[in-house]
Amino acid sequence: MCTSMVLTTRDTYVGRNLDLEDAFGERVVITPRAFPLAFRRMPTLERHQAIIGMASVAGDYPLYAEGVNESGVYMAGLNFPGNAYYPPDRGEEKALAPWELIPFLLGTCETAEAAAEQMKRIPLLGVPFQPNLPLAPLHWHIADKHGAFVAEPMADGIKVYPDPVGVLTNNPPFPFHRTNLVQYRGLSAAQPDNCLDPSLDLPPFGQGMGAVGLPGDWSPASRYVRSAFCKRNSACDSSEESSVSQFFHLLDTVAMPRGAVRTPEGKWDITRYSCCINTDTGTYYYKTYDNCALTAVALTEERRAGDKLLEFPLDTKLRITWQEG
Ligand SMILES: C[C@H](CCC(=O)NCCS(=O)(=O)O)[C@H]1CC[C@H]2[C@@H]3[C@H](O)C[C@@H]4C[C@H](O)CC[C@]4(C)[C@H]3C[C@H](O)[C@]12C
Repeated sequence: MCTSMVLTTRDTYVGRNLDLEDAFGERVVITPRAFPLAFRRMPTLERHQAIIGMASVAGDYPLYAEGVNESGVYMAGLNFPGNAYYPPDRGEEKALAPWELIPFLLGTCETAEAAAEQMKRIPLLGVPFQPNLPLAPLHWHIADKHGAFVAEPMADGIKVYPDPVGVLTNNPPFPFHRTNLVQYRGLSAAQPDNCLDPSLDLPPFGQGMGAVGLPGDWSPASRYVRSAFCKRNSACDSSEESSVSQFFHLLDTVAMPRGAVRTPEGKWDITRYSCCINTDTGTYYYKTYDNCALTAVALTEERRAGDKLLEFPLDTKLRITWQEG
């Protein structure tokens, strides 16, 4: 399971938790402007916007889990098993395989709205990258500083929804999560009034009682509500440090510690990495399950301008700073 989020302070920050039982070869990958991006049914993009994100690289191709482009457009794939539907190859002239969406849309779109429009127009192509890399059942979070969208490839067509909450998790389809929020409309960061029986003396016995009933488990529906609540009530300074720190705190509220979520195969779902990307600068901050210190990769002009993929293996070693007196 995964959780994706958008937060605007002075700049706009986007990112996600990637929760999975096994690694998928993930590393930070920059696709520079002049790296030729080839597609099965679309012309090769010889030049395009540079992209930074987390990807595995197969056959010199960036298979992104999420990324941001130079215009500050973000796109993340999140698991959508049992609902994601990719039509078989019907010989369309123009189509995009699911693993081509992030490179193509981030390579070409200057706004999230434009990317969402393209999602509606370009048919999907249910063809795997390689026979040994089966198609991942996904839905997508698309965002920039102006707004967010959710795109869900369903059996009866691709659905694109505006996302005023700025949060996405996994199943069920997006309309469920919006309706489900209604059940939590009474929750508040402030202390609750005694609506039960004002004639009874029921003083709060601690802080945080306005959110009693906020679901604490790791199911997608509960993570959705919890991250929506924490994001809505988020308070931090507008500085880069305060915003980035706050973004990771928000992701931490829905992160999976090893042992809490066991898959049917008897493996542990854990938050392998959490990331936060400043859409204005393209700086990619991340932490991993074992290294909770932040590591950052800058999208410098020199890195944008190249023609070869740049790979940054994850720094997974925790270094503890020992204080001397
Ligand atoms: C597993 C990731 C989604 C996170 C998530 O929701 N996990 C839930 C796991 S579980 O249901 O709870 O078991 C997804 C997001 C993007 C996916 C990757 C991207 O789509 C890019 C390629 C696509 C290839 O078809 C498969 C490998 C892959 C590299 C994908 C591996 C994996 O499916 C990723 C990393």
